[in-house]
Amino acid sequence: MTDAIEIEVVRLPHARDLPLPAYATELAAGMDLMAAIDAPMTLEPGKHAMVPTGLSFAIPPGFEVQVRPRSGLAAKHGVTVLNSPGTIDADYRGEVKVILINLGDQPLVIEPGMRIAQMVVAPVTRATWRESERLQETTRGLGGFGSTGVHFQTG
Ligand SMILES: O=c1ccn([C@H]2C[C@H](O)[C@@H](COP(=O)(O)OP(=O)(O)OP(=O)(O)O)O2)c(=O)[nH]1
Ligand SMILES: [Mg+2]
Repeated sequence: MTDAIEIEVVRLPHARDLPLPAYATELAAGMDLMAAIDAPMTLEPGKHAMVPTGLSFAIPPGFEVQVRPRSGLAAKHGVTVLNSPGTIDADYRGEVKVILINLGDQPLVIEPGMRIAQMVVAPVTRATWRESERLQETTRGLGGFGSTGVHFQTG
């Protein structure tokens, strides 16, 4: 595990009575993000919603925060992060919001402070382009989208 980095965070007024996200276990990869809402909101089957976290970050250059689903919400309720993994850019200063979608068949009531997603801090490598007319050929070549089949390869 790489050394922790410090992220400056502002707790917006509607998140003032919520704790900051924290790692739930010694080696947890993510910290859960909480719903900074003042009343329960119901996510109906098939619907999606932006849920505010009440947090704004100044992520150090060279890093991002990924917004990922919690497996418990997915397994028990069919609820996931629609744009998973959501990308919080290092230069974003707005409120971090979570876009949840209910792919289950029952409504999910999101309570104030409910842990609705998780954030994982990750290093970012950016790219510059070197444009050419033709790329070096490879064995895979144009193969994609299932080109290697679905069953495991024997010996
Ligand atoms: O789950 C998410 C995804 C994004 N954002 C915020 C932070 C991020 O830095 C900004 C832009 O995200 P993204 O690049 O995914 O959105 P876009 O549709 O490309 O918008 P933009 O043109 O503003 O980049 O929106 C969130 O709060 N939650
Ligand atoms: Mg973008």
